[in-house]
Amino acid sequence: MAVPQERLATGAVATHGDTAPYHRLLTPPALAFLAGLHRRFEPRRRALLAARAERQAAWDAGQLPDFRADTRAMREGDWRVAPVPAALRDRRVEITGPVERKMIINALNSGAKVFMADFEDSSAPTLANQLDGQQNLIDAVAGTIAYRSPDGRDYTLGADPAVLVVRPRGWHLPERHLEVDGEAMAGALVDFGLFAFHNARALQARDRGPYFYLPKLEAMEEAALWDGVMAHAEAELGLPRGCMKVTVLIETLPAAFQMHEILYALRERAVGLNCGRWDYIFSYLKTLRAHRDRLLPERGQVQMTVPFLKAYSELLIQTCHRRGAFAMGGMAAQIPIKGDEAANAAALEKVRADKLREVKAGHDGTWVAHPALVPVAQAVFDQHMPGPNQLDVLREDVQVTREQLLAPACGTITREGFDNNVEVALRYTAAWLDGQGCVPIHHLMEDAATAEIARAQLWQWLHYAARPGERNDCVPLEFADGAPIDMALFDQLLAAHAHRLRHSDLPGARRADEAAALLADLTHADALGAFLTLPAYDHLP
Ligand SMILES: CC(=O)SCCNC(=O)CCNC(=O)[C@H](O)C(C)(C)COP(=O)(O)OP(=O)(O)OC[C@H]1O[C@@H](n2cnc3c(N)ncnc32)[C@H](O)[C@@H]1OP(=O)(O)O
Ligand SMILES: O=CC(=O)O
Ligand SMILES: [Mg+2]
Repeated sequence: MAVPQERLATGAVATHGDTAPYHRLLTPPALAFLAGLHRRFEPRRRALLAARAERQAAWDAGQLPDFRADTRAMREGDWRVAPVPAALRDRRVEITGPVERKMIINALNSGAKVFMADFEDSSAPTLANQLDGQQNLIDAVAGTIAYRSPDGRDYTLGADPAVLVVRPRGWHLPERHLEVDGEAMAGALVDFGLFAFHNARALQARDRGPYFYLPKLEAMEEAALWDGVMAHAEAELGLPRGCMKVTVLIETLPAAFQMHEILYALRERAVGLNCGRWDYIFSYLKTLRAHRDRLLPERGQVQMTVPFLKAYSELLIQTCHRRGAFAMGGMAAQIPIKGDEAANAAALEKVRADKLREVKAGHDGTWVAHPALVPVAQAVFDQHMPGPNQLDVLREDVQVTREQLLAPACGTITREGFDNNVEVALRYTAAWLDGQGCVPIHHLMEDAATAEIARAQLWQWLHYAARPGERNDCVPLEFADGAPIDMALFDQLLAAHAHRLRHSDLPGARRADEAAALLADLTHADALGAFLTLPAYDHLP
């Protein structure tokens, strides 16, 4: 029986939208738990978001990120994170994916060591997606999850499922369907809170966590906030302190300057850091948006081998291994290509090369986006990492400087690269508005992070190209044939792609015009918006 709205409102949390199907999830005790998280931690979350804006204002005024003077002792001191639990000591291949029922089962059965269930980059946070996802995970933790596809195929869990790790939303996103004292809750606290409330005890009893991936952190204080949230949750749920373990994505440029500090803030529960390369590229663009000498060339030219990305990944490995934490690699965007053997072999080869670079650099494991890529990544790690991890590879040879982390990557902008950014930004946004947080476009996985790169680059190229008299020889702001990069071209391509999408059967076709209007606003705006998903969230059901 559905819990009536009024009861929820007078109990702990007021709900909006059709929450009736979720009465087993949004029970009064679960809502009271969420309300406790909100009341205790929301003021700090807001203060930390305001601190982000202050730092960005300084960078916009000409300063550049740097290592912190006030935390030198943490960087130089001799300390290690708490021991890594047995279930996470071999993480050579981790599959990621949205919290959709069939995909959860496929991911858990994929042969990967870990499945990262994603409420974040690959999820469009509609009420239904987030709450169905929670219900699916309850069933997965119970081992009872099952699914029958429309064509009659049955899915159940196999004998040796992957270890579950859950990624809640980042600190910036609200969840307007759940309100405490008239304030929207943080998406992060809703995702974390519901999962922990319903599953933490069962997972802890099996020595399986609960385990989390933490996205988009920008400072050690944000890591400390997560530590406080988890310590509080452990106490409330009667769990041993420190049983909730976390792997932090280093996927913002500011966080790359605070890797030791972030591990230190979470040292009772941190088991590793991960190179979230796509958001990291986006964050490089956003953080340095006022610095004309640090534009980036088109997306295809910003590979992990360019100096600023190589420096960041090596610093991550060195930092982690000095502290006894895992240094996880990231996501290659290629996915299998059906019906074209040669193209498929070429895509798989790119994934293989990426994983080979990672394992040789000292990473302890990596991410794949699709079950067919598990054996590809596993073969590379099995061959080059005979033990369960390579924590003993200390990379003391690595000397990464501030300049290396900030070094611009030179290259070009081609018409194809510009057009691809317009197409990807539009098609992804439209799919997201239609409830799909991850889609294949031209045989690449596109999610919130990759789409952010596309739309941030468009803004940067167009706004800088419009300023006459300023040059950037590292990334020339014109096409190779000398044709201009300008808003007229952007508007024309956006209209053409919206027209094509509207008349297709591709994901998001029916939201093409809304997505185009949103992108036009973001791209014409005087300032580069912090997140595409913030204005887009107002359009979600
Ligand atoms: C930047 C970052 O944050 S990266 C992390 C976030 N991104 C992700 O996690 C990407 C996850 N990947 C995906 O969502 C999908 O692979 C896509 C959208 C890229 C492609 O999906 P599709 O076009 O459906 O792939 P495809 O048709 O080849 O799928 C074949 C089968 O594999 C399954 N599958 C594909 N990807 C996954 C996955 N990541 N996890 C579990 N199952 C998967 C499909 O459900 C399908 O199952 P079925 O045969 O039982 O019907
Ligand atoms: O979350 C991962 C990323 O690359 O972004
Ligand atoms: Mg990311």
